[in-house]
Amino acid sequence: MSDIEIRTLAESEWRASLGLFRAALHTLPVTDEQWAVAQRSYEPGRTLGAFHGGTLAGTAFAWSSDLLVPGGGVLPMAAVTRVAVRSDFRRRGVLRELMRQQLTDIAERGEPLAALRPTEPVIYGRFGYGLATHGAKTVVVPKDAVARAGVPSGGRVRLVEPDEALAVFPGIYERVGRCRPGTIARPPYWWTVFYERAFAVGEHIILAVHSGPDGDDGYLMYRPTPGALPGTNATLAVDDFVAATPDAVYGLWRFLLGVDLVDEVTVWTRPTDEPVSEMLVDPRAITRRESRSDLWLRLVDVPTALAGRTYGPGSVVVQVDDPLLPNNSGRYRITSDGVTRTTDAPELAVDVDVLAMLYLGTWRAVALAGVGRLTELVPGAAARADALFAVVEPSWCGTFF
Ligand SMILES: CC(=O)SCCNC(=O)CCNC(=O)[C@H](O)C(C)(C)COP(=O)(O)OP(=O)(O)OC[C@H]1O[C@@H](n2cnc3c(N)ncnc32)[C@H](O)[C@@H]1OP(=O)(O)O
Repeated sequence: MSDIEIRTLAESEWRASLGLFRAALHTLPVTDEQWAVAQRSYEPGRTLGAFHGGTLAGTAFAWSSDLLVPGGGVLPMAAVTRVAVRSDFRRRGVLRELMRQQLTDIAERGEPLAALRPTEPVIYGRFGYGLATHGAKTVVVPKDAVARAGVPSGGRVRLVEPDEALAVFPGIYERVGRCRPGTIARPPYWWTVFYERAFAVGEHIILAVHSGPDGDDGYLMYRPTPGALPGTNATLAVDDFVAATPDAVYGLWRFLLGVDLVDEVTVWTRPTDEPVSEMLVDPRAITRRESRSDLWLRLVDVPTALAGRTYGPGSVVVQVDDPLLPNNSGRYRITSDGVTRTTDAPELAVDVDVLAMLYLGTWRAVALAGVGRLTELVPGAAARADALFAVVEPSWCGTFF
């Protein structure tokens, strides 16, 4: 669509942008009372609007965040969200123009990475995003969940009120939440959306803090099914589960499974390698399902992103193709000592979205070659790439946005 103008929205236009996004999700506009809180969730200068003849046809937003990468480095990252196009302007290229402008803006800000969580995974690969972490949705039936001897009993768990949660949760997240590659910074705007907003509209939320020998070291935020009794799908839905040590993790699991009058505990995401079924005498009390909507990553500045993480042993020359940001296209020699651009013959050819899938060690190049997602130009090159990109613990994000 050539007659589309993309520009950064002024503060006075943010509410219209949120209205458009909410309408796209089949939700009513915010009330004045809701807007009083929601407007504090907007980082200035980061909301784009797409206009057609003066009408706001689409919008896209981002927060400034960062990503913990393998080796312990932290790289600036744009957390992209609130992307929507009005129903009467769809499939005319409005999203394409918004994505193009947003990626340009992110590159100009010097953020080497962007990430999002898609409503529909089919959309964002064409813009260079690839599924870079897995999370496991975990469902437990408490009445069948008897803990094995030897599982840590944890420290003390106390219920807290919203004010205390807002005071202590961000600090706990900073101390223990960045426990593995794939975890991201939660800017103050994030806390406004996911906590303050929910408190302001009176959502039924329970908040609990775990304390160990060194003080507060984990917390939960969950929603019980209002008024439900056992046998009527009484669920505790856990939206935020932050803890790192086995004592805190299993102390909080034990707490959740000990709440009375509950049929099911669902935790929307936990690391895929958490041996939670081994916590129980009967592992069938637990079901887990991997999500396709976990963190989708975009390497906006490929050389900086590749240089930002560490690598295992070996060497491989990778040809990267990035039609949207062509400066990224080219050959990179990746070794245990670092990454350099090269003119050497390529051994592996990948599109930039597939590079994002490899970046945090979540996918194996050998397996992706098997389904045609990348091309092995020299036999054995995919296995060498796997040795380089391998991580100790599976990467995991744990933050919804
Ligand atoms: C990060 C987040 O915020 S996730 C939230 C995303 N927002 C939503 O899901 C809200 C509801 N949906 C929408 O608002 C719109 O349909 C959007 C934003 C998903 C797409 O906007 P559009 O302007 O219609 O997309 P646009 O016309 O630019 O399409 C670009 C390409 O994506 C494809 N595409 C867009 N949406 C979809 C879809 N839902 N399913 C499959 N393909 C899609 C188009 O076919 C097109 O393909 P092409 O590259 O082959 O030409």
